[in-house]
Amino acid sequence: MDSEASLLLETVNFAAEKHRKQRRKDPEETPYINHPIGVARILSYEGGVTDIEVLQAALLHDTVEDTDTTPEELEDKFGPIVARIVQEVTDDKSLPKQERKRLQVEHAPHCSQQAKLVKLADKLYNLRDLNACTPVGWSAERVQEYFVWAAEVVKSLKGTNSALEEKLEDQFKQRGVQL
Ligand SMILES: Nc1nc2c(ncn2[C@@H]2O[C@H](COP(=O)(O)OP(=O)(O)O)[C@@H](OP(=O)(O)OP(=O)(O)O)[C@H]2O)c(=O)[nH]1
Ligand SMILES: [Mn+2]
Repeated sequence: MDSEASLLLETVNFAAEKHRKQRRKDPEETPYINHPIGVARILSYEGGVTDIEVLQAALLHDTVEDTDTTPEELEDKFGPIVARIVQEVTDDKSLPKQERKRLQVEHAPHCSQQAKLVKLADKLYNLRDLNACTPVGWSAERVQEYFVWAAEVVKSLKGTNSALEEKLEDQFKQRGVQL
């Protein structure tokens, strides 16, 4: 088997073990791992991305933020580039939520191209999810606020990948949010 396929299997297996106890916030409690797999699949299948390190970072993108995974662990196992991309898309959970959200908008333009790709695909997945069903406990206002905030982040990522940006625009249109 080709070594990139084998590396992707190693990476998806690592992410699945790390996220094994987590569920999405939808009423069906979908396994959390569906999200990172879906983000990597958006990059490959819809964004035409072939950079293996970007696809690995997509699979791992929520491990440091949402599990006991450390940046050192990622660096040891997957190397400095993958670890750095994941770090770039990791929110500091010790900060208040409003501050975390503000920092995403502020930091987006300064991220590497690789991190920008992961951020675009992450937002596309989450917006499609929101257009498909509302997370448990979210009001319609909270959903709309997420769209408005995500549009600010995506505006800061303009010029990264036109296919993904067009698909994001479709999602915003459904909510009457202008990019
Ligand atoms: N739309 C949707 N999102 C869900 C669901 N289950 C879990 N999430 C996650 O919730 C996060 C968005 O919810 P928020 O309330 O804004 O953020 P928070 O969890 O970090 O506090 C996303 O995190 P993230 O991937 O880290 O991205 P980001 O939004 O923080 O950039 C998303 O992956 C679901 O069923 N639908
Ligand atoms: Mn995510």
